[in-house]
Amino acid sequence: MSGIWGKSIRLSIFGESHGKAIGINIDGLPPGFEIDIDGIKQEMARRAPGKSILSTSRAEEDEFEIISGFFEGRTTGAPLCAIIKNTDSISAHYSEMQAKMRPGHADYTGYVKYKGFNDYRGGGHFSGRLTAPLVFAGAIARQMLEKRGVIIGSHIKSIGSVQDEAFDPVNIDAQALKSIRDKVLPVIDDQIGEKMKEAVLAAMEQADSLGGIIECAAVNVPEGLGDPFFDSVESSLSHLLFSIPSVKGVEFGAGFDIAYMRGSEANDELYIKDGIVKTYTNNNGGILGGITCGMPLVFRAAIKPTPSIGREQRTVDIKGKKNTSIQVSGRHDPCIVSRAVPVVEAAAALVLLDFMLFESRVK
Ligand SMILES: Cc1cc2nc3c(=O)[nH]c(=O)nc-3n(C[C@H](O)[C@H](O)[C@H](O)COP(=O)(O)O)c2cc1C
Ligand SMILES: C=C(O[C@@H]1CC(C(=O)O)=C[C@@H](OP(=O)(O)O)[C@H]1O)C(=O)O
Repeated sequence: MSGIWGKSIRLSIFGESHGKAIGINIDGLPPGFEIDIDGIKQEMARRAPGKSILSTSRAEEDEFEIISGFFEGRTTGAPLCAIIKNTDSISAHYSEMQAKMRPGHADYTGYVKYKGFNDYRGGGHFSGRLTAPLVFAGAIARQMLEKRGVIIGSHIKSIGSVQDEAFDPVNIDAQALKSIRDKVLPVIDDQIGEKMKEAVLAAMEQADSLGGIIECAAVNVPEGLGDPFFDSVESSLSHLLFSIPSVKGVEFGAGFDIAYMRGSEANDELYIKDGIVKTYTNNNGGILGGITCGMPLVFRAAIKPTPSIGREQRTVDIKGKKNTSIQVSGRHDPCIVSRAVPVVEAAAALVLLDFMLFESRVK
């Protein structure tokens, strides 16, 4: 399995959802950075399961233990490794899944790729639980970025057919981005948030699930990060975002809508104010030619509806080699979107930090 990512910082994720623990090794962090442990705990709590009606009822505190690379409150520069123990797994829920492949989950591909030796309990290494270590690493990256003035925040743009307002991609206020983080349901319009909750609960009653879209922005991003080919900011962000289980689409700026515009509408016209080059619009999401232009970075990630649902669906019995059906029981998120918000932000923080450290090392 290739749980390794990054060019300046190197992340290696390990563990399974029903194993002893999950964790992450982060190599390449600069030495001497004072880590705010409470800040990491706050980020972990935003993602942790079992805290709301819209979440799986699996109750994990997601307490982490840093076992290397951290001394007297600061990074040492050596690999920083943290583990998070699994404390509330119920593996009996998965005895049927040894043979019956859940539609929409990774049971079948996991079985094929790892020749049936994969730990299928709770989705094993494929589980959304493995995003807890990513949020841990992202929280450190976020703290390093905030010291340099870069602020990342996001909101739930939609759940099912219920739509929140969109960010104004030109004028995004750093303070507003920070304060939306403190909301239990991070939306711009709280009334819309209530409608989203109702939609999820209604789907739940029908033994079904909902997906949605997360809109994320980063402000005060330095211009000049990224490369035209292969290491463009879009491709690097997409790499990490598509590594998050359940992300099935990523778009930047106007995204797919840009295809319906004319050049005269799509082009972000330039101007200078107080010596700084800006654009009147931001259809390119703060990236041109793979390189940041100094405008807010704006992108969206599409999250699919939770695959494990109580509704009867057709599938196969891989051991008996026959067609069958499945009704998934156990504890599942009726909608993954709200818990994926801090994960998407973590991915953005890690990518931006990776680029910024790279640029400062090559200069
Ligand atoms: C935070 C988070 C929580 C998730 N919770 C569940 C869940 O409770 N039940 C489930 O079937 N899938 C859940 N998923 C999604 C599956 O892990 C994911 O769909 C599966 O690994 C297949 O990968 P793919 O959707 O990227 O193809 C969750 C994902 C994330 C990021
Ligand atoms: C435990 C977490 O989410 C889990 C993600 C998940 C999946 O299939 O992705 C399935 C469920 O696992 P279980 O059946 O063991 O409860 C979720 O609870 C977590 O995010 O920390």
